[in-house]
Amino acid sequence: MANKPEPAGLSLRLAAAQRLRAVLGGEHFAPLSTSDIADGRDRAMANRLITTALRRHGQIDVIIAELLEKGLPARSGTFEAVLRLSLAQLVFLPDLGAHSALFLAVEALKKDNKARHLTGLMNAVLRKAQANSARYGLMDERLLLPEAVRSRWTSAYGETALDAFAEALIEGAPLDLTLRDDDDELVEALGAERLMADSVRLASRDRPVEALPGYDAGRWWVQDAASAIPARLLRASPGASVLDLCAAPGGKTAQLAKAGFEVSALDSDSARLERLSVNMSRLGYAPEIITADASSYRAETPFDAIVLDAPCSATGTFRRHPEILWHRNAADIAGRVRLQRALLTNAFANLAVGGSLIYCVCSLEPEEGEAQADWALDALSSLEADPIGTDEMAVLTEAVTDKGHVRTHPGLAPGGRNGGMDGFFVARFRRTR
Ligand SMILES: C[S@@+](CC[C@H](N)C(=O)[O-])C[C@H]1O[C@@H](n2cnc3c(N)ncnc32)[C@H](O)[C@@H]1O
Repeated sequence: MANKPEPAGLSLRLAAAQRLRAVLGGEHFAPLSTSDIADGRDRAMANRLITTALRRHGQIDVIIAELLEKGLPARSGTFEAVLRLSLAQLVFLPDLGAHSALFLAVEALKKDNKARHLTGLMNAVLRKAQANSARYGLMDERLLLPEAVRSRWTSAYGETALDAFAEALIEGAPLDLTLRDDDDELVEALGAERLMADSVRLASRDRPVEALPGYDAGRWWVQDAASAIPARLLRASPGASVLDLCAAPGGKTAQLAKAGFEVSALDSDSARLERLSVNMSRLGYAPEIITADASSYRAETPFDAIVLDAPCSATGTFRRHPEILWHRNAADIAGRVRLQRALLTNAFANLAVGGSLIYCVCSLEPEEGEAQADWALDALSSLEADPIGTDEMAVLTEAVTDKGHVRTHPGLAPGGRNGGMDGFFVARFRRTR
């Protein structure tokens, strides 16, 4: 007997459920790629379902608690992931229609030995959700951020900024590029708008990054507008030796090479350095590449300047990685703070007297940013602050703090453009002796 054909849309839903399940289990979210789902429309649909489920995670938690009084069934395979995707569709993506959410959820469970016995429960729960979807759709946006994050960030940024953060979470991040070639024709061909310096923004795109004009010729690289700020603030003259610490995959390395410095890019992760190397070849830059631990590495000759883009909680990237909001806890942040201090201390040992050092993190946690800059000035006697002036941040003067640091967050509009930017902290120091 011939096999029954698979229902349309099932395979993309299964792929989405597997990816969401991995993220719920603690993995970092990466969108499904062409190797996961070849068809562009299917892939876009699957990624839309996953990102909506992740962005609306806090609201979906509340819906699940209401629908499943006894909680989620234990050891139930893909049940939770399929349920979250279906709720994301029913409540938050009404344009996709309700029928496929219910039908494909049940079909997806039938494919899973561990969840097959739960098709009746899934059907009943989703029918109840459908009946209440209008009410669920109006759910309080404050639920979008976990309570612990909300209280940490309210004291740091205030209620109004937090409303903008919630909006940014729902909107997601536009694609920002840094231009190798500053060329109006290229900007037009990309359908981009200029943000600040050599950063441009694509509000939308209809193809993968690799298929955009100028990719193969290495005329630009992907880099959030906030992430492009720190390297520009380094004080060094063309030809200076610059050590890029924690460099992979190389966004800042490329900027430093473009600025005409003699760049050494150091990272402890050889697989990530491999990516850096591929990226640099595409762009036509040839930095020295060093595989080493930045907390103990000692150069033979000190560098004229250093950029330290320290590993951090990465909470500033929540528009692209909403799961970070739910994964990071106070212990993770404390661990990062200790590592950042070790990296900062060792960075100064590799810096020439009079040299400039940029410390930056893609974190919204003051402990990893503002407090680390204060700590460095207290603990490291050979350095002094080198405050960043508002004149150096032409179209984003509001990001310069009273102490002369730069603090960006998703509520800021670079160059007056919509779409926000990553949360970044930048401090500049000088070695005095
Ligand atoms: C925020 S990412 C760097 C992004 C990069 N600077 C860019 O602009 O593309 C942090 C990097 O720190 C590296 N890292 C973490 N711990 C390290 C250590 N002890 N020594 C050197 N690199 C480290 C990670 O491998 C990761 O590539």
